[in-house]
Amino acid sequence: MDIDAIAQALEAHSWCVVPDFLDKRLTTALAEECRAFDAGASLVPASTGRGAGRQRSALRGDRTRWFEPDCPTAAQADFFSRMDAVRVALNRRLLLGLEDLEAHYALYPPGAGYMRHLDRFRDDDARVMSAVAYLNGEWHDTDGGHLRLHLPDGPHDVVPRGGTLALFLSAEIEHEVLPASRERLSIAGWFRRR
Ligand SMILES: O=C(O)CCC(=O)C(=O)O
Ligand SMILES: [Fe+2]
Repeated sequence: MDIDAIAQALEAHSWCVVPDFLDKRLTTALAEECRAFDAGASLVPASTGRGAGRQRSALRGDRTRWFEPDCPTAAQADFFSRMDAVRVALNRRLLLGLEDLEAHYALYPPGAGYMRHLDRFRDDDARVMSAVAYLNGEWHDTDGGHLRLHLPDGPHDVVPRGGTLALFLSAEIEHEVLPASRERLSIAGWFRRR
């Protein structure tokens, strides 16, 4: 699926799933980096909300680490440049005015999930498009860990197979992460406008 086809699908449906968006080499490099951060205890239990409303969350069980856009690792720089091509295509076709991408690694231990939610903060509409890339290698339906999108015509489950990218409008599509029977790695990102 090329980048214009992605923009076209998003224009039509507000969501899109792209298998093999990241090649195997980059997926593996990012997964290794995520695991190394976790081994060095630099992934931290995720919280929800912002500012004074920020709290360690019962809604989600992942550990995360934000990317630092000013000093990305080589794998992160590669990822950002792939994502920037998507950003430019979305702006061209959908006139979304997306300016940047914030992103974090996320590691869900077995049994962890993220309850149904929207990705937009109540007090801030900067997040426009959610983008989740999976770093898991092969994945079987029976492993669980699906991203469940709650669409107008019913739920749609996305298998978090390595290299897959899921995109959806942050303010529109409620979603949840179902618990998996094995460790589940991803990069969760948000294209933002000012
Ligand atoms: O990992 C996923 O499939 C989705 C994660 C998510 O919904 C989030 O971090 O807001
Ligand atoms: Fe989310």
